[in-house]
Amino acid sequence: MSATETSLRVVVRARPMNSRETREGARKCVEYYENTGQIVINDSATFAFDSVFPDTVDQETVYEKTAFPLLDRIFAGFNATVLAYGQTGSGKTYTMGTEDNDGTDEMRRGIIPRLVNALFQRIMQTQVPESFKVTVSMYEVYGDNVYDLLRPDKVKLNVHGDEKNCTIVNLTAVPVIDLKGALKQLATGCHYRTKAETAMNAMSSRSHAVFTLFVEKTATPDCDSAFSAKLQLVDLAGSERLKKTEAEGNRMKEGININAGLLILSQVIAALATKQKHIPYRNSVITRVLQDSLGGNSYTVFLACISPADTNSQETLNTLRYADRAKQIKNKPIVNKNPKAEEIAVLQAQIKRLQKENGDLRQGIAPSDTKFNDMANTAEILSLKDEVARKSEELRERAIKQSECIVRINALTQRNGRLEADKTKLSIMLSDVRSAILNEEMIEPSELVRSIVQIVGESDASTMLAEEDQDETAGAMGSSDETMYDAERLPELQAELDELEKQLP
Ligand SMILES: Nc1ncnc2c1ncn2[C@@H]1O[C@H](COP(=O)(O)OP(=O)(O)OP(=O)(O)O)[C@@H](O)[C@H]1O
Repeated sequence: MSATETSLRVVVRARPMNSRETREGARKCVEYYENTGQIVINDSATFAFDSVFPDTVDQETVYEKTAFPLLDRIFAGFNATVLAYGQTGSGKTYTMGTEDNDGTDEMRRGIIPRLVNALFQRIMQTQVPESFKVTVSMYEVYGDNVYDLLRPDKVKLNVHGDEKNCTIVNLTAVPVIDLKGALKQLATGCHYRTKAETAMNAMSSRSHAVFTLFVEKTATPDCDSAFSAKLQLVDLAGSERLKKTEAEGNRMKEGININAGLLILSQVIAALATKQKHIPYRNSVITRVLQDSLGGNSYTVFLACISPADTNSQETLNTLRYADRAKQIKNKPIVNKNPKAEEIAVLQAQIKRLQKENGDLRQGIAPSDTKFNDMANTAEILSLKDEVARKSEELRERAIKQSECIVRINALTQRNGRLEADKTKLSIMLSDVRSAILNEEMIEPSELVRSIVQIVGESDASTMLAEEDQDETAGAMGSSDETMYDAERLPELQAELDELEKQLP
């Protein structure tokens, strides 16, 4: 299935000044222009984002303008991610809702509980809520390791994968049926997440935490097709200046590790933004697990959290630069479903069920399915069989057309190669003739014309052969730009030949 490129949505949220900043006599150094999404720092640097949220904006507004629109994507079968980035103490955990709370404090409620609530409400509004299955998982990346946060022993997990895919092996996935169940798992994960007090934040997250909801929808005969979608909610550890956090010992080691992971993340963002061939995802675990969300198959919102205080202006400027680069990243989300296979599976299931009912009827057994009375068994089975056969035939024909196209593309590629070789030969000959004329050397015209005619003759022959190939597959492809290109080459070669003849003495 082809995918359309889409840019990351980038939003910036400022938290209010905290008591430390007020105590230090800090002043606000950021101005916001909500209508245009612009933000000015230190009266000098201006940035523009999809949205900016000044320190007065509440949790609900931030949720509605950032995460809520992703729900439609999820229900259309796409993957989605919200990724919170920012300096330590800038409000990532608060905004994401990756906190140890039961979600009852309405004002403080962050993105995760609000989004999970809306997800289950939406499921309940569908025709067949039972056709949805939701599972959650939560892990942290601490140092360069991944730990399962839904297990009390916080087991260390292996990450497998290549350039394209990344899987966390044996990650706990808990089925949940409502908001309460999901929040219970979130609370467990938050409880086991590594946190510690630093001079910058009394409850600083020392790891990157990823809360994931897997939504699976199975097809039912009476409603639309199946899909699966993954919703990743990422609360990164904060970048920090070790001097400011006054970190020592373990805290200092953690800080160094956090900064190292975030540095590689910035390199990945820079490489994606400048469309480099090699993206250094594999250089750290956090970039490996986020591969899908950055430059991959996901609708992603990059949420940059900042402090408004001038005492943190350098960190804020860095965050805004980071976010500005993230705007250049393009993802290619694709729907995680195969509608044709899905339809065939549904029809086959119906045939099986109807065949069984038919067999039961012949033996005088009443069918247990209450839908029985609505169905004209035999006729329906036959029409369903026809439908399956028709769809299989359609798929087979498409496969044949595809292979015909491949054959023709190969033929055209070969032919273009031959024409290029002819062109090179004629150019060499032309330059030989030019230098002969310049050097006033004798040229045997008949010899020269013979060589040229030979080249053009070979070209004609190979063109005819290639055209025979083309005729065989023309029905499958119709005309194409390559065909036009090839057809125009012969007159061009003829013109080169005429030109050569004119230059002869
Ligand atoms: N928008 C806000 N309104 C009110 N309080 C906020 C806001 N944002 C953050 N806070 C408060 O600021 C403090 C630091 O926030 P938080 O823990 O979310 O920062 P963080 O970026 O996750 O930090 P770290 O990277 O160190 O984990 C918390 O006490 C939090 O309640």
